[in-house]
Amino acid sequence: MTDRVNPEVRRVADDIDTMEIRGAATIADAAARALRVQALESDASDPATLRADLRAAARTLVETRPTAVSLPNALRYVLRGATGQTVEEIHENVEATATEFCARLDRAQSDLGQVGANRLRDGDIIMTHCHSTDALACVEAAVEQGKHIEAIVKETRPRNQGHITARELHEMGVPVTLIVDSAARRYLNDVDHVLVGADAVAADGSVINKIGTSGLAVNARDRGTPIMVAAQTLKLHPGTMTGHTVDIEMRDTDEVIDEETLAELGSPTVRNPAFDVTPPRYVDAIVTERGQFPPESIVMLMRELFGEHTTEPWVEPA
Ligand SMILES: O=C(COP(=O)(O)O)[C@H](O)[C@H](O)COP(=O)(O)O
Repeated sequence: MTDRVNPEVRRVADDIDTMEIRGAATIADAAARALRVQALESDASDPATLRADLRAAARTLVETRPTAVSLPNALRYVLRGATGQTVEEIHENVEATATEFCARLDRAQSDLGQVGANRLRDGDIIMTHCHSTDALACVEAAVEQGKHIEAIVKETRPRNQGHITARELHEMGVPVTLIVDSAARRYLNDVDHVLVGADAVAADGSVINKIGTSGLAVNARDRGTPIMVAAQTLKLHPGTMTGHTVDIEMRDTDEVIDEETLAELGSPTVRNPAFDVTPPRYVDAIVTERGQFPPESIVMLMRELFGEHTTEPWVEPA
């Protein structure tokens, strides 16, 4: 059987897998655009083949990284738009839906930024972990409101996404102090807010984000520092309403240590989980484009947005 998944879809899937494309919102945006390419460049001559091609493309994309729910949420949104009686109609509808999705994503992030900025006061110092475009949207909006914000940025081993955060904050004019992850507790006394993003938010208000977030949150609570999670509603995990748990991605050993050094150590087992789960009791507010919520009440918003059921349109109907 010939491979009907567009090479551009394979390239995007590969880039998500290797983290050339990373961060939950950016992954969602790239996946929606890739589905649009699959539809527009398809040579399918009938609607059934085109829909099967789109499902295959979506499956290729969804299998790359398991934790960021924005990825299946984006694919579901675009595939639901693949309506029409003819190939041409489906092309047009997928194109329009993917374009609408990307525009909504941008708008949600800037609306969320305004909500989050209201929690930040002039002169506040934030501590960040990893790199989150939703979290940085809050800082950017606060800076645009004329507030002076400073940041303590955790480097975020093993991939050092804190470097991206440091650069982007610097570009916004925010003074940055970069620290190693293990220095976080030492500096929490100087901090007014811990500000992080999310890859997924579960129905009970648990926040799934870059490994190290939960330890940071526990330490912050111990020090009385509020923890703010910036997560547009695309990060809400509908499956958790019916009891599904969120898969935590395990990544390769070579992100942590090279082979030679590992051998010198006697080849110990290396574990490299990419994310962890912060229980809702350590989170003060989840900031979304629909307002800010205590984590325990996020399920109300999820019911409103998703209803009780969600299906996976990339699975072929039985
Ligand atoms: O944990 C990460 C990224 O992990 P990775 O680098 O492994 O993808 C980010 O905090 C969230 O994805 C939110 O990002 P955004 O707010 O940009 O969606």
